Amino acid sequence: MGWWHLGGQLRQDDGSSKGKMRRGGGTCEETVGTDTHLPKAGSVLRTHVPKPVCAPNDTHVPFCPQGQSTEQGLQQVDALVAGYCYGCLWWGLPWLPVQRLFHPSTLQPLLSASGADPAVSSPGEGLLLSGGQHWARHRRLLTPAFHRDVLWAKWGAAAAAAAGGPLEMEVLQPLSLLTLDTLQKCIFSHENHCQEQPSEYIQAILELSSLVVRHQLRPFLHPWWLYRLSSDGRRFARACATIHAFTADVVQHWRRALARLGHQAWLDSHRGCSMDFIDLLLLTKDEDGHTLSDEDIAAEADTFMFEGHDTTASGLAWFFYNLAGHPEHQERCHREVQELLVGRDTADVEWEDLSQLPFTTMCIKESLRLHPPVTAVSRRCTEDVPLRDGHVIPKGVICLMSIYGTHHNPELWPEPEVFDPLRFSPENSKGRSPSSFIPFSAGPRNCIGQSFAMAEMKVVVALTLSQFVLRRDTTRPPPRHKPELILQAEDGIWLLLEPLVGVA
Ligand code: HEM
Repeated sequence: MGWWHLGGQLRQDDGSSKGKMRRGGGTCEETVGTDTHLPKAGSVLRTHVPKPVCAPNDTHVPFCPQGQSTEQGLQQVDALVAGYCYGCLWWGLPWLPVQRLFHPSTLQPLLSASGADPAVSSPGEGLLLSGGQHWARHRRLLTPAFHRDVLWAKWGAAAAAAAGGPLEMEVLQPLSLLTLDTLQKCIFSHENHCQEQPSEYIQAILELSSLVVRHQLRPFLHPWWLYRLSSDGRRFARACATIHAFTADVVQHWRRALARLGHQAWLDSHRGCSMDFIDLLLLTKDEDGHTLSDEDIAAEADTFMFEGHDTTASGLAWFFYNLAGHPEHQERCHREVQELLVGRDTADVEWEDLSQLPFTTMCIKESLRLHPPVTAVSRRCTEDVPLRDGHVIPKGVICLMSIYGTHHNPELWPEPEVFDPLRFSPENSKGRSPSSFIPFSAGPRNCIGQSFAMAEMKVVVALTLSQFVLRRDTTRPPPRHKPELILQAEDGIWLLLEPLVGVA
């Protein structure tokens, strides 16, 4: 049976079709799509004879409890990848085929599709949930807000707070507050100090994150009309109202300030210092001179708060866990950080310093490979998608682009379970397909906050390693993965933080 056989829909491409994809999820469908380049090259998929994993007489993986948000679920992905190195068809439900993809050659046509599907989406939706022209325009307008100059300036204090915890600590939760604090400062110019006392707004974001996960796990509550009636649904509505009220207030505050001062005086008042995200959104104009509405600005700001905190916190927490288990790599990172910070105040990390941490950056990348915060992203094909070997993913099929599976694919990463930062050395990276490493996804619909996230991680890591040695707590069992919306750990990630000798 063919690898791409899908309920009789396996098709050989005649080389003329174009691919468009639509992102599915919740009540909003996100669209991505444009031409995918046409596959002509040899038989990439056909050469692979998949071994059956769940079904002895079938190359398809039948309906089985894969996709569980548990450690076991991820182990099953490892087993699938070992058997089907390009991907496999998986039955999410007996009537719902899902194409799981694990390899650059199958991921590339989907990743490179653009997000400009002509389908409409409503104003007031953030980037993540929007599609069509709305998404394309906002993505264009927002990209400068993530320019590196905007990111810096405000993080030192927040990062230092992460290093001030007790010696034995669960790191996921404080890191989540740290990333929220950082985002709130960078997005809203808002000093909240939520690490000491979470505000109502921060509580609401945290509540929303856990409610979204719970909602995902309860299919019977998926219809929104039903969910709204449930107690979770009512809590969801209350949390949304709190968040929207806060954001609308901040946007209006700055809008009034801008109107009072005027554009030029506003720009002058920011000369010499970095602008906040919200400043940029207020000032930004497209080529026709149109600005973003308050509703749009609020939606984007909320999206960044929501998207940017748990992802970065997960990346950091697993990084610390990996480093704690590899003292030899940690030692090298310590040396790098100490050389960088020698003779200065530890809180004083400059933007230019971030490129002076090559080994630490390799360790961060290796940790994002081994423990990608977002384990998969999905796309629904709105047109047939031709693959390089001539096979076609038919229109309408949902594809699960498995970031975890790709990062654990032994065809791409020998001994994938081993933490080896040298995989990312310049010489070892030569010739590797960029789509083998996709923690931030890739293509036009990739993560807009990735340089923000990488820079934030480097700062937090540098400041933490300048003060502490990290050790695993051997009295505790290893953390069990909990791959919900974001890769978490069942009982958190516990580490010992030992102050470095000579550091006050
Ligand atoms: C380690 C940290 C992060 C990881 C691993 C990560 C990962 C991702 C991934 C995989 C996607 C693609 C989702 C999809 O295609 O369905 C994405 C999209 C996105 N991310 Fe991130 N992210 C991180 C941090 C951030 C931060 C800090 C922000 C904002 C401050 C952010 C904002 C966004 C937004 C707005 C999108 C949607 C982009 C679009 O659809 O055009 N992310 N992220």
